[in-house]
Amino acid sequence: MARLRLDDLQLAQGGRSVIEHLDGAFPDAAITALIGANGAGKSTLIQAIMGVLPPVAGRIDCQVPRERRAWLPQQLALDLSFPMSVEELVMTGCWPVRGAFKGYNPAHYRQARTVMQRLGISRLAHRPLGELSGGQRQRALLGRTLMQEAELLLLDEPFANVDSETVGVIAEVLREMAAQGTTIIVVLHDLDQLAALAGCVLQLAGGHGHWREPRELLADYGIDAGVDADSARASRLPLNVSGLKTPGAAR
Ligand SMILES: Nc1ncnc2c1ncn2[C@@H]1O[C@H](COP(=O)(O)OP(=O)(O)OP(=O)(O)O)[C@@H](O)[C@H]1O
Repeated sequence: MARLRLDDLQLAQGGRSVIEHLDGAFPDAAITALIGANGAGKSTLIQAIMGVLPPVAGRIDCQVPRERRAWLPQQLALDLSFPMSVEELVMTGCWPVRGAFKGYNPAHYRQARTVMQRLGISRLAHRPLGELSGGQRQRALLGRTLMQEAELLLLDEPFANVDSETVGVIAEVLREMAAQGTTIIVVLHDLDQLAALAGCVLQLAGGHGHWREPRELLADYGIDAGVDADSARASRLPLNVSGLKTPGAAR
């Protein structure tokens, strides 16, 4: 049985209903794309899964222990001006399991070095976060979740404002994490990334959720994922009503 299941879930923000009667299971060891137009409730659902927004009704059944759940918010929501280096940020991934004030042992430092190497940020280890580019910051934040050995990872638009090399590195790490057993939910607005990453899609619209096969969703946009993957790569802004970048639009 899947480790993360939703049962007749209803969520609200500021007293207004955002999502109603949402059922379903996120597949284990796979990447699910969470899609929908601005305001459809993607962040709301993520907040509820992370346990910071209580449901109005229904329930979220999550078998992953809290210390193994990680959340990578939108970059804009983060204040990274506090004085902390890349290595220090990555090391904080130990906190949920170990506690914030227990200190680190040599094995933790070795693990952090391995994580930074995997993400191509070893040379930035002692650089303050405030001096990083968007892509470098995103790699460091993902490094924190690797250090945490997250079994459930939620990412809110992880590819926004990052360079194409970083997109490739992050996508590769996410695929590896899923292959190793992590349940991953990623908010996406780009059909290219959806085609490349997602094994499953949850589409939010009009207060309801629809579970979709990626191939079926791509077909709605005239893309045959099996035959013409390049056409998915041509899919860019602007956002349409479903919140996805439409095929054939200008880059
Ligand atoms: N703290 C809040 N108080 C009141 N209403 C809120 C709050 N946060 C979100 N909302 C409202 O809840 C609805 C869902 O917002 P949410 O941020 O979940 O959408 P989203 O799909 O993540 O949008 P986006 O793609 O723009 O990030 C919106 O109508 C939004 O205005």
